[in-house]
This record gives sequence, structure tokens and C-alpha cells, in this order.
Amino acid sequence: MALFSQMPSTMALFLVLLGTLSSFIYFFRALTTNKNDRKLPPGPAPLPIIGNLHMLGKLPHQSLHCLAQRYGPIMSIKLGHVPTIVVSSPEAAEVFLKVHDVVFASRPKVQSSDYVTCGAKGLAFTEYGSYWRTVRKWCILHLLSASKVECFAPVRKAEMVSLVESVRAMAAEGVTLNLSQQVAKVVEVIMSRVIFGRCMDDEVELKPLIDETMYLAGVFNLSDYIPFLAPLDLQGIERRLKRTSNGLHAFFDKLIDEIEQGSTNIEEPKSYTDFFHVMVSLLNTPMNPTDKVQYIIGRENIKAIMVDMVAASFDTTATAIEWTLSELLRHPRVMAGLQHELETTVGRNRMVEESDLPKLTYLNMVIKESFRLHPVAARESRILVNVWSMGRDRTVWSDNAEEFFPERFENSSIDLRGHDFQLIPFGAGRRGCPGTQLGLTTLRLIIAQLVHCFDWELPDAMLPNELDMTEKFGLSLPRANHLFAKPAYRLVG
Ligand code: HEM
Repeated sequence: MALFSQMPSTMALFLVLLGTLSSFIYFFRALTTNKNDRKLPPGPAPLPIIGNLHMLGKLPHQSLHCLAQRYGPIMSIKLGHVPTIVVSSPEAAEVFLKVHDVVFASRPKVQSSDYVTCGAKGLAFTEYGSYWRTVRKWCILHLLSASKVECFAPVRKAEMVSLVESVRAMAAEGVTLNLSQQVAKVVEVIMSRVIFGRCMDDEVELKPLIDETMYLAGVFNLSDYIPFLAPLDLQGIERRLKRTSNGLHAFFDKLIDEIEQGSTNIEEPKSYTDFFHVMVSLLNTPMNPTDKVQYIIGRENIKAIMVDMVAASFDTTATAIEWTLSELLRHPRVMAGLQHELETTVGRNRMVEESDLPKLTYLNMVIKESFRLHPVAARESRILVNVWSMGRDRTVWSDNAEEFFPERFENSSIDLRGHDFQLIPFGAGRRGCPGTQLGLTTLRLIIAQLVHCFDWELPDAMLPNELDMTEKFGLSLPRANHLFAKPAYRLVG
């Protein structure tokens, strides 16, 4: 029961006792209930109270993958009291995310969103309905549309120059780089500049608060699954949520006050107005003036939407880049192929420009292949689409499904935007990711730049196949250990 190893010992003991009690009740019930009552898809028998929680282990997506081998691509499990359907094949995903999308478009009410997004007043954890629809349209209009993403091109360009300069300086010193940290930093700065209009590296409080939010939103919270345990707060999660949400509220209140008083620290004259300034300028006005039901933008809405935007953009994008670079380091043949494409398309005498990206077809294949094996986010609902499992399905990807082989996408029309259910790293349907364009543009550019401007070597003469690829469970399934590599500058001049 590896899940228990992540929990405090008192809680683990409590769950063991609860599990024992559950087993007694289970056997008693098994003797007294009629099996024909069940109309749910097949799945492992749940214990009373804890359901199947004890079967999830440290890496639930992998445990569910194994269970799906036994029970099939539409499986029913119980997480505590909560019946959950686990979907593990493209056909089944299509049924739930396309045909019956509207039925499953809602989000469960969870303790973390009650605290950090002021009772789900943001976007990602908000119940399906007219408020969610308004907020989503609003975020697309002011931040995530293709034309907005285009406006931020100068931000990305400037950050690429400083990234390449700083890695070049480290290369000159022969330093081994913590690539995970470096990538997380550049993503954070780019996203902060488009969301807040400035990099937040002087705001020491934000990153740890967001990290804590991501942890608390990703962890299995017993209070969500076994509600009668909630008042006991056995994992101490509610305590931490209170502390974190107080910190986030204070942080955003201070920023809103600064803008309202005109004392904000804007770094540069900009060709765009950042999302946060737009929001604050519309404080106390309707979000949707032309609609029948009006939603007024209050401070709580601003704070909740900002938390969602930051939490949804920082980690997902950085984790996807980290996995792609890890696969490239493990597969020198693919790395060489990509560098060759960059050399012939861009040339060794300049950095990659955003306008080069549409011509980089092998880069796109590499990114698809990385998303196939390392999806970094999953649908948060009572329907759990196990994209990790779908990416390893031999009936879809043939016998080499476990292998990193971008060429499988040669002459294939499969894209990443939720139309092809074999590969849905950004989800699909009504709740599909609205930040796909921003995320994809940013990650393509960073990967292309790092691969084009530098040769990379693993530290301590490590062989490519010795690189550790262990995952850590959380909202974005990152690497368990940071990725380190030694850069060597490869452009001319
Ligand atoms: C590589 C980067 C990214 C990946 C892989 C990714 C993936 C996902 C996935 C799988 C979902 C759930 C979809 C579903 O439930 O069907 C999602 C939702 C969401 N993503 Fe992204 N995302 C990325 C970047 C971004 C960025 C940059 C933003 C915006 C700043 C963003 C904002 C959101 C929001 C707000 C939702 C919730 C949408 C809703 O519930 O209506 N994402 N993302």
C-alpha cells in the first residue's frame, strides 16, 4: 500500500484500522446483497468506506493502467464514497468527451478549490454552467485567443535571448546545468509577464504559494472522498489550505491595491495590456454586459481566476518541456535528427524565431511523441480519462508503444488539439484546455531554442539509457528527480 507511505503515520494507522473494519463490513454485505443490482461497468470490488483507495499506490495512473488490463477500457472504481469511471481507450474517451460531453463537463466540488479559488470562482475547478461559460469566454478574449498569444511574441523573444545568454555563459564555464530549474524559471517569467505584465521574481511569495497550491490540489485528500472524515483533517490538508489561501489572498489584494493606487511597477512600455491590468480596470463591472445573467467582477473573482491561470500555466508547460528534453537526451538519434532539421531550416548563424516554428515538422513529431508517453495533466472530474494508459495502448500504437519513436507521426494527421482521441494531452470537448495555443507556442519555442543553440551531454559520463525517467504523482506528473545536463554552445558567432 504505497499510498500510505506518503501519509503521516497516525493517518496510515487510522486507514489500516478503517480498512480492517471495511473488510468486515464488506464480507457481511457480500453475504447479504444481490449482485444483480449492479449496473456499473466492471471494476475491482470496493471496500466499504475507503472504496478502492487502497489500490492506487504511489503512482495512481500506473495502478489504474494495470487494473484496466484486467477490467477493460471503461472501468468503475470507488474513491472513498465517490463512484468514478476510469476511461483508458480512445474509443471510450470519445464517447465520454464528445458524444456525452455535456453530461460529464462538470467538476466535482473539492476542498482545495473551496479555499484557493474562493469557492470555485475561477475556471478550472468551476461547475459547468453559465458562470463557467462566462469566465472561460472572458479568459479567452483577454488572454488566450490566438491573436492575444501573438501579441506576446516580443515577450517570448526577449526571454529567449536572456535564456540563451545565460546558458551560454554557463557553457563557457563548463557548468552542469539543472535544466529542470532553468526551464521552470523561463516558463514562469514568460507566463508572469503575459499574465501580470511583469516577471514576478521580486515577488518571493508567489512561487512557493503556487507550488503549495499545486501540491494540495493534486494530493489525494481524504476529506473529498470520505466526507465524514473531513472535520478531523487527518492529513492536515485543510490547515495548509487555510494558510495558503490566506497567503494568496493577501498577495493578490496587495497587487490589486497597487494598480488601483497607480503605484504598480510596470517594467516597460508594452504593445499589449496584460491580463491582470485588464481585470483590475474592469473591477465592479459586469463580465458579460450583453448577457441576461450578469456576473460582476469582484476581488474574489479576480483572485480565483488569477490562481487558476498561474497554476494551469506554470507547471504544465515546464513539465512538458522537461520530459521532451529528457527523451531527447535518452535518444541521441532523435536529438541529432532535430538538430539537423533546425540547422537546415534556421541555419547555425541565428537563433530560432517564432516564424520558423510552422516549418519544423520533426519538432512537432517529437513533441507529440513526448505527450503520448508523458501527458502532463488530466481531466479533473468523476470521469478519469487515463491518457497515460491510452498512450501505451498497443492496439493503437503497435508493438513499439513503449518506445520513443517520433517517426510514427510521419504522414499522420493526428494533432494535439482534442480532435484525435488517441492523443489528447490538452483534453477535449467543452472542458478542453483553453491555453493550448499559449502552452504549445511557448514550449515549441523553448525546446527548439535549447536544442538549436546548444549540444547537450549527460553529467558524469552517464549513458543515455541510464537516465532516470521516474515520475512523481501530482497535478502535472513531473519527473521525480531534476534533469541535469552540460551545455555546449553550437551557433556560429
Ligand atoms: C503544455 C501545456 C499545457 C497542457 C499539457 C495543458 C493541459 C490541460 C488539460 C489536460 C486540461 C484538462 C482538460 C479536460 O478536462 O478535458 C487543461 C485545462 C485547463 N488549462 Fe491547460 N494545459 C497547458 C497549458 C495551459 C496554459 C498555458 C493555460 C493558461 C494560462 C492553461 C489553462 C487551462 C485552464 C484554465 C483549464 C481549465 C479549463 C476548464 O475547466 O474549462 N493551460 N489543460
